[in-house]
Amino acid sequence: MIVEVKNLVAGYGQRVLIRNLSFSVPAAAFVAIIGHNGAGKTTLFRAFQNKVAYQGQVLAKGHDLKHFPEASGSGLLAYLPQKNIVGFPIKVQDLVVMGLFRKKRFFENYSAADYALAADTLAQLQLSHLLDQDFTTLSGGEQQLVWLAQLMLQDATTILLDEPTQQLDVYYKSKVFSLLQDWVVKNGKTILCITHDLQNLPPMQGYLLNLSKPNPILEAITPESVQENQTFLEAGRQPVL
Ligand SMILES: Nc1ncnc2c1ncn2[C@@H]1O[C@H](COP(=O)(O)OP(=O)(O)OP(=O)(O)O)[C@@H](O)[C@H]1O
Repeated sequence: MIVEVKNLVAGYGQRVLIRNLSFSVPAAAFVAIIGHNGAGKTTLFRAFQNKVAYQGQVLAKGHDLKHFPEASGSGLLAYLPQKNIVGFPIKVQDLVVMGLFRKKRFFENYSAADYALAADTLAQLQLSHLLDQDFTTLSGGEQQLVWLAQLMLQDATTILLDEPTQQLDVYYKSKVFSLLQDWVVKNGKTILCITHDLQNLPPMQGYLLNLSKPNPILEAITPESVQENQTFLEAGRQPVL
């Protein structure tokens, strides 16, 4: 199993957001995590990273993540948060090349070959013109794409993306989704992707998990299942307890 969530119960204080969630992803796959604002999508990712107290088990390739602090350093798990702020000037290529941190010893410099790899990744996202630019001067959407490039270089087995297309224009939204599909099919990655962009899901192969449903399960992505979930979400949300 690449990912297994068993009887997960998580929340904050008295407020339970995830009630007895179980699902498993047996082979490399794309999984869209959907649901209303506040449904617990990011909380699910926090459980993967041991950043929220929970009951049950979260496993990646058989490792119980509660007892595997090196999940990120070992390349098992990579995470792209919704907001990632950089408070100092840094060139885009210098930020992207840091995705190779696992392959470096402490204080080891990045080589010309590392920078070539970073440039190649940026080219795949049609961002070569930003290589030398100061990251902090980029637009929100450009910054989001640069983080994605860095994440591609991390080369982890399972990748958690929290709304990676939130600030992107319509062209880049569909480009990024098709890139994610490529990561799964060509590179064997498993991608859990929180998204509100349901309109981009029908061409995807994979699953969706709607955390607003009373008993969320993995549903195969088809035009019909996306439509059914869209209608479900449009019908309203449960009152917050
Ligand atoms: N540290 C915390 N302490 C208390 N409540 C929290 C904490 N973090 C999040 N919450 C609450 O838990 C609920 C779920 O948050 P979460 O971020 O998981 O939602 P989400 O499904 O990712 O929502 P969105 O689509 O808006 O990003 C929210 O109502 C939020 O206010």
